[in-house]
Amino acid sequence: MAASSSFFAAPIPNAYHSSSALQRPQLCLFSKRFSSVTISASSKVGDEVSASIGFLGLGIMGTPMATNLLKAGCDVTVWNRTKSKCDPLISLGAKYKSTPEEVAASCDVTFAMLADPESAFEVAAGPQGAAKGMSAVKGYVDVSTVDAPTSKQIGERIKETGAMFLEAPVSGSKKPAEDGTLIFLTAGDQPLYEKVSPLLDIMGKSRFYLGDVGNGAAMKLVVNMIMGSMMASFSEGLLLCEKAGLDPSDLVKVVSQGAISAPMFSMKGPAMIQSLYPTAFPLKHQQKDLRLALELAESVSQPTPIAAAANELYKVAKSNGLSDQDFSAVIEALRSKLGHQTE
Ligand SMILES: NC(=O)C1=CN([C@@H]2O[C@H](COP(=O)(O)OP(=O)(O)OC[C@H]3O[C@@H](n4cnc5c(N)ncnc54)[C@H](OP(=O)(O)O)[C@@H]3O)[C@@H](O)[C@H]2O)C=CC1
Ligand SMILES: O=CC(=O)O
Repeated sequence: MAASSSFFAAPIPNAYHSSSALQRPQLCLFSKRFSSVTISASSKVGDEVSASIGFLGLGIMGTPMATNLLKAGCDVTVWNRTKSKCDPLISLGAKYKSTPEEVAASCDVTFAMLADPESAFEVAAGPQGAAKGMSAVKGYVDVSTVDAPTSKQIGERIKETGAMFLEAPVSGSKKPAEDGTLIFLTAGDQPLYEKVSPLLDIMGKSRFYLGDVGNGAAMKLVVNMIMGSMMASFSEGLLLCEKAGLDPSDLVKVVSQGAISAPMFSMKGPAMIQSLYPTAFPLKHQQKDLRLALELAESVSQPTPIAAAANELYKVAKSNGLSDQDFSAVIEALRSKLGHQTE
């Protein structure tokens, strides 16, 4: 890899890094001639990185993340199972390869943003998976939301090739992905974390380094377990308002003023009242995250009755055809008779 050795050697000063507006990473130079980018990041001002970047998985999240890398001038090669989703990126200057293996073989660092543990493993370690194209001095960064055991398996397959591995699931939805304000929850090879930090800073506003592989995955599941329960509780509140003769719009305003305010309630509440669920975070993924969080809780004997109840609601919503709607559509599981059904 054409990265300077100092890029791998620097210690991590803090587990948490936040990019303020003044500190946002800036692309200083893009040289097509040398097929490289020079990136100056907040934490490593002046460092130069030359890297070709692979991006596997161009769904709701992968597309804007890869787009931001391209717009910052990075040399990006893309792959997606459904090839047509690569076209907008190709029109912005991305290269295309027809398998994850070929992407990994042609890039220094490859990011993957896949739907679930099964697809993340398949793309990383399947017959034409990225591991087949990896070798020493390359890196693989899995930003999908998966469980810790799957992440460890992916990490093992990648590291068998001599390459480095970082798990880096993100908190933040479609809009933060578009705005480059995601929160990265990383764990794994520290030198790779250092290497890709300027790239994470293009796609996100903050990053945490949490140690061994599995810790980032677990932290992401805890966060999304809380989020799923919050949305289910908020849904109950909106419907209780309606039944009690109160205006649910007033609830959204009241909640926004106090200690339980959350951007999610203000952003999604008005649409939920109109039964509109434009998809930012698909409901099927929220249910997947609750299921995986419950497995995590089980593995450490931690009771999570609120999350277990919320999970049942998301399952009802899924079985009623709402998988691809936004996760706020879970409110539909509480309307009328739906709440009494199970999968
Ligand atoms: N949306 C959100 O707000 C957030 C999502 N996440 C997490 O990020 C990940 C991606 O989410 P998102 O972009 O919303 O999901 P999407 O459903 O929009 O995209 C999923 C991606 O995975 C690919 N994929 C699915 N199954 C397979 C398979 N068997 N083999 C190869 N590729 C496959 C899809 O390819 P194809 O196009 O061919 O279907 C697509 O590229 C998930 O783990 C999710 O939990 C994390 C934070 C926020
Ligand atoms: O995983 C979803 C998110 O909004 O974060």
